[in-house]
Amino acid sequence: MTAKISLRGVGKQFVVRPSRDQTHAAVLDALRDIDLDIAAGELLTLLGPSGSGKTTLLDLLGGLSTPSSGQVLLDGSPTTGPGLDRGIVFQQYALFPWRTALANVTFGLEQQNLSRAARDLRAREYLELVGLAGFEDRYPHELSGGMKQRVAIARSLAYEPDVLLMDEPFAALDAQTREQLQDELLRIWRTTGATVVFITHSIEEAVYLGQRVAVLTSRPGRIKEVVDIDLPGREGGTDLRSDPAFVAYRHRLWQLLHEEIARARDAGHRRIQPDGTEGAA
Ligand SMILES: Nc1ncnc2c1ncn2[C@@H]1O[C@H](COP(=O)(O)OP(=O)(O)OP(=O)(O)O)[C@@H](O)[C@H]1O
Repeated sequence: MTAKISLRGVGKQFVVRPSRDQTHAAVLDALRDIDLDIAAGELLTLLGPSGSGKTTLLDLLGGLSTPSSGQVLLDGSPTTGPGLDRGIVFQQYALFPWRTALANVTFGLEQQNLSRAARDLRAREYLELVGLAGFEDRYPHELSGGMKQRVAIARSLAYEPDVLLMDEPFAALDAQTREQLQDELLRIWRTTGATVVFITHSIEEAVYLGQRVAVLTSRPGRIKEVVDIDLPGREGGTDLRSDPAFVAYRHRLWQLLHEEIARARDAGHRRIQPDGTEGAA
């Protein structure tokens, strides 16, 4: 496997401000010993309980923060910060309200050495790819939530990144729009050949989209298991979610996730001490 992204023993700690009854700042272990290879052109979904470090991991991949230990490698080289080779799509659309859909998409291209006409052409292409041809001149307030998220995806795709990092991009959408955008994402992924890392809270979404699903443990997040998803009927427009194989994967992931949720609940009586250790409350 050619690894596009490799995580080698990655850990991330945060210094947390002391609360009123504490005298020293505490250290919070968000991620610990993460080893994971993501192949070029793979679509990997990342599932984990709340607070397990999914966003922290995506920030590391995006170069928005640096690991406290270990290394994040992109094409074999350590990442040194954000780059146009990685596009990020967040849950909230993060569009500029004063710019049209087209101008939101061209924004990312303005640092590139492209003429205005070439930028507009590229932006139109990607708006069409996400199904928004004809909406170029609309402002964000004139678009539905699903359409805004499509613009955000088009903006990330427009500078043709090798890697697309998506942090619960469909979580705020209604169920129907969400399913539609899942299919659109699969189509775009096949068209562009990008490597996609997709965070979700939804087991169903993780199975539907992922070629593999990486499950994180509760905090500190580690890789609990990586499940290969082999669903032959994916391309066929069938009701894949009712397929027995799909249901079996969903159940397996439900078990893995619920073990972790129970573990976090059982540890709920513990708290972080000022020296960073965990002890009884
Ligand atoms: N900048 C920060 N400073 C201090 N603690 C942080 C910071 N960012 C994240 N954390 C803590 O790190 C842990 C992991 O957070 P993160 O947001 O990555 O989890 P998550 O799995 O994405 O959660 P959710 O599913 O709820 O979005 C949490 O306990 C969080 O409070």
